[in-house]
Amino acid sequence: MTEAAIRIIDLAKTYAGGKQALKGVSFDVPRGQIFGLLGPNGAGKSTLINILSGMVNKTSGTAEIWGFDIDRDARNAKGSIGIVPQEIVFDPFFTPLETLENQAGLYGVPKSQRRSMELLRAVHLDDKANAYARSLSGGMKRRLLVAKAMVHSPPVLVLDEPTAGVDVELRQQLWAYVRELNRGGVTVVLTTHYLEEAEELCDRIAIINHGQLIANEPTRKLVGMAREKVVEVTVDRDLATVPSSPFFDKIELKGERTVVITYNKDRLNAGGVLAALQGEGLGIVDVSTREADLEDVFLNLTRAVNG
Ligand SMILES: Nc1ncnc2c1ncn2[C@@H]1O[C@H](COP(=O)(O)OP(=O)(O)OP(=O)(O)O)[C@@H](O)[C@H]1O
Repeated sequence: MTEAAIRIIDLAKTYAGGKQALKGVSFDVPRGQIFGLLGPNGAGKSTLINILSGMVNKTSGTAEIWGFDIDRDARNAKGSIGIVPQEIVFDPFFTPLETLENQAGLYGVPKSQRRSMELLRAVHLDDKANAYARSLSGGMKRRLLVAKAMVHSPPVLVLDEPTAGVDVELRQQLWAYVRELNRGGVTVVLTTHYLEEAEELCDRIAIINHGQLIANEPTRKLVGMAREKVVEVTVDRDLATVPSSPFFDKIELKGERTVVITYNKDRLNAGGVLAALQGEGLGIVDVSTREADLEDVFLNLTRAVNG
Protein backbone atom coordinates (compact mmCIF):
# COMPACT_ATOMS: atom_id res chain seq x y z
CA MET A 1 0.00 0.00 0.00
CA THR A 2 1.39 3.41 -0.94
CA GLU A 3 1.45 6.33 1.43
CA ALA A 4 -0.26 8.66 -1.01
CA ALA A 5 -3.97 9.38 -0.71
CA ILE A 6 -4.10 9.51 -4.50
CA ARG A 7 -1.34 8.37 -6.83
CA ILE A 8 -1.61 9.16 -10.51
CA ILE A 9 0.95 7.87 -12.98
CA ASP A 10 1.06 8.89 -16.62
CA LEU A 11 -2.68 9.36 -16.79
CA ALA A 12 -3.94 10.13 -20.28
CA LYS A 13 -7.36 10.65 -21.77
CA THR A 14 -8.28 11.18 -25.39
CA TYR A 15 -12.02 11.66 -25.93
CA ALA A 16 -13.80 9.96 -28.81
CA GLY A 17 -13.63 13.09 -30.95
CA GLY A 18 -9.83 13.10 -30.64
CA LYS A 19 -9.54 15.76 -27.92
CA GLN A 20 -6.52 14.98 -25.71
CA ALA A 21 -7.82 16.18 -22.34
CA LEU A 22 -4.96 14.63 -20.33
CA LYS A 23 -1.55 14.04 -21.84
CA GLY A 24 0.24 11.85 -19.33
CA VAL A 25 -0.16 13.41 -15.90
CA SER A 26 1.64 12.07 -12.81
CA PHE A 27 1.44 13.27 -9.23
CA ASP A 28 0.72 12.17 -5.66
CA VAL A 29 -1.75 13.73 -3.30
CA PRO A 30 -0.14 13.25 0.13
CA ARG A 31 -2.37 11.87 2.87
CA GLY A 32 -3.81 14.35 5.33
CA GLN A 33 -3.45 17.40 3.14
CA ILE A 34 -5.77 19.86 1.50
CA PHE A 35 -4.59 19.67 -2.08
CA GLY A 36 -5.55 22.14 -4.78
CA LEU A 37 -5.81 21.16 -8.41
CA LEU A 38 -5.75 24.35 -10.40
CA GLY A 39 -6.06 25.15 -14.03
CA PRO A 40 -8.01 27.33 -16.43
CA ASN A 41 -11.27 26.20 -18.00
CA GLY A 42 -10.72 23.20 -20.19
CA ALA A 43 -7.37 22.29 -18.62
CA GLY A 44 -8.50 18.75 -17.85
CA LYS A 45 -9.40 18.99 -14.15
CA SER A 46 -12.88 17.53 -14.45
CA THR A 47 -11.62 14.78 -16.72
CA LEU A 48 -9.11 13.79 -14.05
CA ILE A 49 -11.71 13.85 -11.28
CA ASN A 50 -14.18 11.92 -13.42
CA ILE A 51 -11.58 9.23 -14.06
CA LEU A 52 -11.08 8.90 -10.31
CA SER A 53 -14.81 8.64 -9.72
CA GLY A 54 -15.20 6.05 -12.46
CA MET A 55 -17.38 8.25 -14.64
CA VAL A 56 -14.82 8.57 -17.41
CA ASN A 57 -12.59 5.75 -18.68
CA LYS A 58 -8.94 6.67 -18.94
CA THR A 59 -7.08 6.00 -22.16
CA SER A 60 -3.85 4.96 -20.41
CA GLY A 61 -1.89 5.30 -17.20
CA THR A 62 -2.77 4.27 -13.68
CA ALA A 63 -4.52 5.80 -10.71
CA GLU A 64 -4.71 4.61 -7.12
CA ILE A 65 -6.98 5.89 -4.40
CA TRP A 66 -5.81 5.14 -0.85
CA GLY A 67 -3.58 2.46 -2.34
CA PHE A 68 -6.36 0.82 -4.37
CA ASP A 69 -5.95 0.69 -8.13
CA ILE A 70 -9.04 2.08 -9.85
CA ASP A 71 -9.07 -0.82 -12.34
CA ARG A 72 -7.89 -3.80 -10.34
CA ASP A 73 -9.59 -2.83 -7.10
CA ALA A 74 -12.37 -0.59 -8.31
CA ARG A 75 -14.69 -1.31 -5.42
CA ASN A 76 -12.26 -0.35 -2.69
CA ALA A 77 -10.98 2.58 -4.74
CA LYS A 78 -14.53 3.89 -5.09
CA GLY A 79 -15.23 3.32 -1.43
CA SER A 80 -12.22 5.42 -0.50
CA ILE A 81 -13.31 8.56 -2.25
CA GLY A 82 -16.25 10.94 -1.97
CA ILE A 83 -16.84 13.34 -4.81
CA VAL A 84 -18.73 16.60 -4.74
CA PRO A 85 -19.56 17.19 -8.39
CA GLN A 86 -19.52 20.49 -10.19
CA GLU A 87 -23.14 20.17 -11.25
CA ILE A 88 -25.88 20.02 -8.67
CA VAL A 89 -27.55 16.68 -9.24
CA PHE A 90 -30.09 14.94 -7.06
CA ASP A 91 -33.66 13.88 -7.13
CA PRO A 92 -35.71 16.94 -6.21
CA PHE A 93 -38.47 14.82 -4.70
CA PHE A 94 -36.34 13.35 -1.95
CA THR A 95 -35.72 15.18 1.27
CA PRO A 96 -32.12 15.83 2.36
CA LEU A 97 -32.41 13.02 4.91
CA GLU A 98 -33.73 10.59 2.29
CA THR A 99 -31.03 11.70 -0.14
CA LEU A 100 -28.33 10.77 2.36
CA GLU A 101 -30.02 7.53 3.36
CA ASN A 102 -30.35 6.48 -0.30
CA GLN A 103 -26.72 7.27 -0.93
CA ALA A 104 -25.66 5.30 2.16
CA GLY A 105 -27.73 2.40 0.80
CA LEU A 106 -25.94 2.63 -2.54
CA TYR A 107 -22.61 2.34 -0.75
CA GLY A 108 -23.83 -0.51 1.38
CA VAL A 109 -23.41 1.35 4.66
CA PRO A 110 -25.26 -0.71 7.30
CA LYS A 111 -28.15 1.13 8.98
CA SER A 112 -26.39 1.00 12.36
CA GLN A 113 -23.39 2.83 10.92
CA ARG A 114 -25.29 5.54 9.09
CA ARG A 115 -24.90 9.07 10.33
CA SER A 116 -27.20 11.05 8.10
CA MET A 117 -28.42 13.46 10.79
CA GLU A 118 -24.88 14.04 12.02
CA LEU A 119 -23.83 14.94 8.49
CA LEU A 120 -26.81 17.24 8.03
CA ARG A 121 -25.92 18.99 11.28
CA ALA A 122 -22.34 19.38 10.10
CA VAL A 123 -23.45 21.18 6.95
CA HIS A 124 -26.11 23.18 8.85
CA LEU A 125 -29.04 21.50 7.15
CA ASP A 126 -30.52 19.59 10.07
CA ASP A 127 -33.52 21.92 10.15
CA LYS A 128 -34.15 21.03 6.49
CA ALA A 129 -33.83 17.29 7.00
CA ASN A 130 -37.40 16.67 5.92
CA ALA A 131 -37.91 19.46 3.40
CA TYR A 132 -38.04 18.69 -0.30
CA ALA A 133 -34.58 19.02 -1.80
CA ARG A 134 -36.07 21.15 -4.58
CA SER A 135 -37.04 23.79 -1.98
CA LEU A 136 -33.41 24.28 -0.92
CA SER A 137 -31.42 27.29 -2.06
CA GLY A 138 -28.45 26.78 -4.36
CA GLY A 139 -26.05 27.07 -1.45
CA MET A 140 -27.99 24.55 0.65
CA LYS A 141 -27.99 22.12 -2.26
CA ARG A 142 -24.25 22.41 -2.52
CA ARG A 143 -23.86 21.71 1.18
CA LEU A 144 -26.13 18.72 0.79
CA LEU A 145 -23.83 17.48 -1.97
CA VAL A 146 -20.89 17.67 0.42
CA ALA A 147 -22.80 15.66 3.03
CA LYS A 148 -23.80 13.17 0.32
CA ALA A 149 -20.15 12.68 -0.65
CA MET A 150 -19.31 11.84 2.97
CA VAL A 151 -21.99 9.21 3.74
CA HIS A 152 -19.56 6.30 3.41
CA SER A 153 -16.89 8.11 5.46
CA PRO A 154 -14.27 8.07 2.70
CA PRO A 155 -10.71 9.04 3.66
CA VAL A 156 -10.51 11.24 0.56
CA LEU A 157 -12.97 13.99 -0.36
CA VAL A 158 -12.83 15.67 -3.74
CA LEU A 159 -14.63 18.93 -4.40
CA ASP A 160 -14.89 19.88 -8.06
CA GLU A 161 -15.17 23.68 -8.37
CA PRO A 162 -17.15 23.86 -5.13
CA THR A 163 -17.59 27.59 -5.00
CA ALA A 164 -18.73 28.33 -8.54
CA GLY A 165 -21.81 30.51 -8.07
CA VAL A 166 -21.58 30.40 -4.29
CA ASP A 167 -21.76 33.59 -2.23
CA VAL A 168 -18.99 34.70 0.09
CA GLU A 169 -20.72 33.74 3.33
CA LEU A 170 -21.51 30.26 2.14
CA ARG A 171 -18.04 29.86 0.76
CA GLN A 172 -16.64 30.60 4.22
CA GLN A 173 -19.03 28.07 5.79
CA LEU A 174 -18.08 25.48 3.24
CA TRP A 175 -14.38 26.08 3.86
CA ALA A 176 -14.88 25.90 7.61
CA TYR A 177 -16.46 22.48 7.17
CA VAL A 178 -13.75 21.34 4.77
CA ARG A 179 -11.09 22.39 7.27
CA GLU A 180 -12.92 20.57 10.03
CA LEU A 181 -13.06 17.39 7.97
CA ASN A 182 -9.39 17.76 7.20
CA ARG A 183 -8.55 18.20 10.87
CA GLY A 184 -10.47 15.00 11.45
CA GLY A 185 -8.08 13.22 9.07
CA VAL A 186 -9.83 13.49 5.71
CA THR A 187 -7.56 14.23 2.74
CA VAL A 188 -9.21 16.92 0.64
CA VAL A 189 -8.70 17.64 -3.04
CA LEU A 190 -10.35 20.65 -4.55
CA THR A 191 -10.33 21.91 -8.07
CA THR A 192 -10.67 25.57 -8.74
CA HIS A 193 -9.49 28.20 -11.13
CA TYR A 194 -9.08 30.77 -8.39
CA LEU A 195 -5.54 31.02 -7.10
CA GLU A 196 -6.68 33.00 -4.02
CA GLU A 197 -9.08 30.27 -3.05
CA ALA A 198 -6.42 27.60 -3.26
CA GLU A 199 -3.97 29.90 -1.52
CA GLU A 200 -6.33 30.31 1.43
CA LEU A 201 -7.03 26.66 1.89
CA CYS A 202 -4.49 24.34 0.36
CA ASP A 203 -1.25 22.90 1.69
CA ARG A 204 -0.11 22.04 -1.77
CA ILE A 205 -1.13 23.07 -5.27
CA ALA A 206 -0.79 21.31 -8.59
CA ILE A 207 -1.51 23.19 -11.79
CA ILE A 208 -2.62 21.62 -15.01
CA ASN A 209 -2.76 23.39 -18.30
CA HIS A 210 -3.75 21.89 -21.65
CA GLY A 211 -3.79 18.42 -20.14
CA GLN A 212 -0.29 18.67 -18.69
CA LEU A 213 0.97 19.12 -15.16
CA ILE A 214 3.01 22.30 -15.05
CA ALA A 215 3.48 22.69 -11.29
CA ASN A 216 3.14 20.71 -8.09
CA GLU A 217 4.45 22.68 -5.15
CA PRO A 218 3.75 23.58 -1.55
CA THR A 219 1.35 26.54 -1.65
CA ARG A 220 3.81 28.97 -0.12
CA LYS A 221 6.34 28.30 -2.83
CA LEU A 222 3.83 28.58 -5.65
CA VAL A 223 2.33 31.79 -4.35
CA GLY A 224 5.84 33.20 -4.19
CA MET A 225 5.92 32.75 -7.93
CA ALA A 226 2.96 35.12 -8.15
CA ARG A 227 4.79 37.86 -6.26
CA GLU A 228 5.97 39.24 -9.54
CA LYS A 229 4.69 42.47 -10.91
CA VAL A 230 5.03 43.77 -14.39
CA VAL A 231 5.41 47.42 -15.32
CA GLU A 232 5.53 48.80 -18.81
CA VAL A 233 7.34 52.09 -19.14
CA THR A 234 7.65 54.38 -22.13
CA VAL A 235 10.65 56.67 -21.98
CA ASP A 236 11.51 59.90 -23.77
CA ARG A 237 14.14 58.64 -26.17
CA ASP A 238 15.06 55.68 -28.30
CA LEU A 239 16.86 53.00 -26.36
CA ALA A 240 20.03 51.71 -27.91
CA THR A 241 20.62 49.22 -25.11
CA VAL A 242 18.33 47.72 -22.49
CA PRO A 243 18.69 49.55 -19.17
CA SER A 244 19.52 47.28 -16.28
CA SER A 245 19.11 47.13 -12.55
CA PRO A 246 20.05 44.37 -10.14
CA PHE A 247 16.53 44.70 -8.70
CA PHE A 248 14.72 43.80 -11.91
CA ASP A 249 13.93 40.14 -12.44
CA LYS A 250 13.62 40.71 -16.14
CA ILE A 251 13.59 43.56 -18.61
CA GLU A 252 12.59 43.42 -22.25
CA LEU A 253 12.46 46.01 -24.98
CA LYS A 254 9.08 46.45 -26.61
CA GLY A 255 9.51 48.89 -29.42
CA GLU A 256 12.20 51.55 -29.39
CA ARG A 257 11.02 53.51 -26.38
CA THR A 258 9.10 51.02 -24.29
CA VAL A 259 10.46 48.52 -21.78
CA VAL A 260 8.59 45.79 -19.95
CA ILE A 261 10.05 45.20 -16.53
CA THR A 262 9.24 42.30 -14.21
CA TYR A 263 10.08 42.71 -10.55
CA ASN A 264 9.28 41.05 -7.25
CA LYS A 265 6.95 43.20 -5.19
CA ASP A 266 8.54 42.01 -1.98
CA ARG A 267 11.76 43.67 -3.03
CA LEU A 268 10.75 46.68 -5.10
CA ASN A 269 7.81 48.92 -5.92
CA ALA A 270 6.86 50.80 -9.07
CA GLY A 271 8.48 53.95 -7.69
CA GLY A 272 11.75 52.07 -7.36
CA VAL A 273 11.50 50.89 -10.94
CA LEU A 274 10.96 54.41 -12.22
CA ALA A 275 13.76 55.77 -10.05
CA ALA A 276 16.13 53.18 -11.48
CA LEU A 277 15.24 54.24 -15.02
CA GLN A 278 15.54 57.90 -14.15
CA GLY A 279 18.89 57.10 -12.60
CA GLU A 280 19.97 56.01 -16.09
CA GLY A 281 19.04 59.48 -17.33
CA LEU A 282 15.76 58.45 -18.91
CA GLY A 283 12.63 60.62 -18.73
CA ILE A 284 9.36 58.78 -18.06
CA VAL A 285 6.58 59.40 -20.58
CA ASP A 286 4.04 56.72 -19.71
CA VAL A 287 3.63 53.91 -17.19
CA SER A 288 1.23 51.02 -16.78
CA THR A 289 1.41 48.25 -14.21
CA ARG A 290 -0.42 45.06 -13.56
CA GLU A 291 -0.42 42.37 -10.90
CA ALA A 292 1.00 39.03 -11.81
CA ASP A 293 -1.87 36.58 -11.71
CA LEU A 294 -2.31 32.90 -12.18
CA GLU A 295 -1.92 33.45 -15.89
CA ASP A 296 1.54 34.91 -15.32
CA VAL A 297 2.44 32.05 -13.04
CA PHE A 298 1.35 29.74 -15.86
CA LEU A 299 3.43 31.68 -18.32
CA ASN A 300 6.46 31.67 -16.09
CA LEU A 301 6.10 27.99 -15.44
CA THR A 302 5.57 27.02 -19.06
CA ARG A 303 8.53 29.19 -19.97
CA ALA A 304 10.60 27.42 -17.32
CA VAL A 305 9.42 24.05 -18.60
CA ASN A 306 10.19 24.96 -22.19
CA GLY A 307 13.65 25.90 -21.18
N1 LIG B 1 -17.06 14.13 -23.07
C1 LIG B 1 -16.18 14.85 -23.74
N2 LIG B 1 -15.98 14.66 -25.07
C2 LIG B 1 -15.07 15.36 -25.75
N3 LIG B 1 -14.28 16.32 -25.21
C3 LIG B 1 -14.43 16.57 -23.90
C4 LIG B 1 -15.37 15.86 -23.08
N4 LIG B 1 -15.28 16.31 -21.82
C5 LIG B 1 -14.33 17.26 -21.84
N5 LIG B 1 -13.81 17.43 -23.06
C6 LIG B 1 -12.73 18.34 -23.48
O1 LIG B 1 -11.57 18.01 -22.77
C7 LIG B 1 -10.89 19.18 -22.34
C8 LIG B 1 -10.73 19.17 -20.82
O2 LIG B 1 -12.01 19.35 -20.23
P1 LIG B 1 -12.27 19.30 -18.67
O3 LIG B 1 -13.74 19.45 -18.44
O4 LIG B 1 -11.59 18.14 -18.09
O5 LIG B 1 -11.52 20.62 -18.20
P2 LIG B 1 -11.61 21.41 -16.84
O6 LIG B 1 -10.22 21.76 -16.50
O7 LIG B 1 -12.37 20.63 -15.85
O8 LIG B 1 -12.41 22.68 -17.21
P3 LIG B 1 -13.63 23.34 -16.43
O9 LIG B 1 -13.03 24.11 -15.33
O10 LIG B 1 -14.24 24.20 -17.49
O11 LIG B 1 -14.53 22.21 -16.02
C9 LIG B 1 -11.69 20.35 -22.85
O12 LIG B 1 -11.12 20.77 -24.07
C10 LIG B 1 -13.06 19.77 -23.08
O13 LIG B 1 -13.72 20.45 -24.12
